[in-house]
Amino acid sequence: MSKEMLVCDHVTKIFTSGFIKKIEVKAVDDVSFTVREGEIISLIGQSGSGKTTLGKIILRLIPPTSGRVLFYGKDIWRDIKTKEELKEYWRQVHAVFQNPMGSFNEFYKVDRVLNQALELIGVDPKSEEGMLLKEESLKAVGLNPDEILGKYPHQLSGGQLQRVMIARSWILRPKLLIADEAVSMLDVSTRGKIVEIFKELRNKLGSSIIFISHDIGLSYFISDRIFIMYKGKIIEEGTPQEVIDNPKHEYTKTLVESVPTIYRKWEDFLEV
Ligand SMILES: Nc1ncnc2c1ncn2[C@@H]1O[C@H](COP(=O)(O)OP(=O)(O)OP(=O)(O)O)[C@@H](O)[C@H]1O
Repeated sequence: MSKEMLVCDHVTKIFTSGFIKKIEVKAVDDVSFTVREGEIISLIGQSGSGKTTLGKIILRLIPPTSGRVLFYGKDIWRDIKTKEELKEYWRQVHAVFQNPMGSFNEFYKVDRVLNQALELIGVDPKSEEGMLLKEESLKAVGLNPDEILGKYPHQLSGGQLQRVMIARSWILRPKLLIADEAVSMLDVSTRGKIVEIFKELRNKLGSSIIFISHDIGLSYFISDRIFIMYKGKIIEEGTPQEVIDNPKHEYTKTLVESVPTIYRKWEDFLEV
């Protein structure tokens, strides 16, 4: 069995707001799970179930109220102390977010996000190695470098931009990729293709992936294991066959029934 990479150990996050009357929201409630090397897991739940908060805690963007996140045995909130250590963590644990447009600056060519990734791994973007890596990464995500390099974000489609963001991950070769609703703004066929690219990334680079989504249908095709989140808790977990074909929890049953795409064949996702 492959090695343990990430452990979430009784992670809880409580947000407090309000001046006169304190209002507490338990966004993540005592969540524990493990991600192994090369494993794709999905965190599935409706809006407000705590998926993004959990993703942010794992990315070391917001601290948990209690509990620990271990990356190869290291407590990311206790043991990462310097800026350099944090930079190194973000090289190994990388995120692709929902809105590809939001990841680009409209005034810069899209090359910039790839150049920044090259700089992070110490490669001069203008060097021959840098140029080759950019081309290789774009080809790896099914893009023609001639059609992408030198373009501004508004000249490309949402699907192309999201692929450029994945090409950036390809350059960084993260150990763990967190894809937070990374395909939800794309049309159905593009969604399927991007999910395939995530899978290829795992197969070629051996990266683990946490796929965060409200779409239990897509998670069926991508995940080794699925975790269902409801009101901050993981209420059900298992392989796609266990969770989707034989849901135990009432909420999971409703989720499965409410997604019409679930019974479509995978090929339909790619051909629509
Ligand atoms: N910074 C914050 N301050 C206060 N409450 C917050 C904050 N961030 C999230 N919450 C609350 O925590 C709960 C979980 O939110 P979260 O964004 O993690 O859910 P989600 O499942 O990712 O939803 P979505 O799919 O809409 O992003 C919600 O009730 C939300 O309102």
